[in-house]
Amino acid sequence: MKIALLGYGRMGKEIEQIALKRGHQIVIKTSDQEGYDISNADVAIDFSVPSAAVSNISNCINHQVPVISGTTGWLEQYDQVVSLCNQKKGAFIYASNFSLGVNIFFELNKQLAKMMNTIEDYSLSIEEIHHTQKLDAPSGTAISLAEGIIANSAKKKWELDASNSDEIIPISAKRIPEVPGTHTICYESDVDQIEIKHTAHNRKGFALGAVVAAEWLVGKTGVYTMKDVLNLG
Ligand SMILES: NC(=O)C1=CN([C@@H]2O[C@H](COP(=O)(O)OP(=O)(O)OC[C@H]3O[C@@H](n4cnc5c(N)ncnc54)[C@H](OP(=O)(O)O)[C@@H]3O)[C@@H](O)[C@H]2O)C=CC1
Ligand SMILES: O=C(O)C1=N[C@H](C(=O)O)C[C@H](O)C1
Repeated sequence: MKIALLGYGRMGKEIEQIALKRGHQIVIKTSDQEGYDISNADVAIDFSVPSAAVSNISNCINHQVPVISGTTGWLEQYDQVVSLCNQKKGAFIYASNFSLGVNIFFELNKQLAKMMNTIEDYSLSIEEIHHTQKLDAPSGTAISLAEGIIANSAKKKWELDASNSDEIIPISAKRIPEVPGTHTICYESDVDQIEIKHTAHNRKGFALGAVVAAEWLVGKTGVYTMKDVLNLG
């Protein structure tokens, strides 16, 4: 496949290595919106910055190029992108986290939320830790985890640095040099603690997931998620 990398930072470079190993060609690598013709690509992979994601994705959809986006921090415009994709009969996948491990963790989190829903003794919190260059907080993955709990419990919303309440899931975001991404869900009672945690050791899992998603999306139309790609039921 001829791949366009929209965003050639930490993730763009990691994706390039994996894509080349899997026999793909990188035809565009860009860190701005100027001077490239997206129609030269079979598929585009956007790992850029929150302020550029919507314009990068829309450009691909408008040129009938299937597009994968892993950029976080722009989701208030997700519905707008989905409408454009449906209107243009394009192909699009967004995932806050492309790694297989985190996508399994998402499902585990939903199951645990269902089990804990009727039990009143525990207070719930989410913690995410990332490197100090990260632009957005909380992480997209932490938001997906909170949404998974909201869909399966009486919780109504998440809030950064909130105190615990019946309706609110507090998320804390820590920034520590070099941490690729650690997410913890914690249910705490007076007598014990139940914790599930995913720790990324490096960025290879995110990058492999994005390339696998790109391979999967080519030839399809519609809006999909990693659950579709990984067939997680
Ligand atoms: N979904 C997932 O699995 C994962 C998602 N992410 C997310 O991916 C995004 C990128 O992460 P990361 O690679 O670490 O960040 P980096 O800052 O290393 O890379 C971002 C790149 O985007 C470039 N850029 C800026 N504006 C544009 C534009 N208009 N078009 C194309 N590229 C542009 C930047 O260029 P310059 O430096 O010149 O400004 C930079 O090279 C973040 O939102 C992060 O949260 C990260 C890991 C996994
Ligand atoms: O910025 C990062 O690095 C990461 N961002 C994603 C997020 O916001 O969840 C995924 C991963 O945790 C790394």
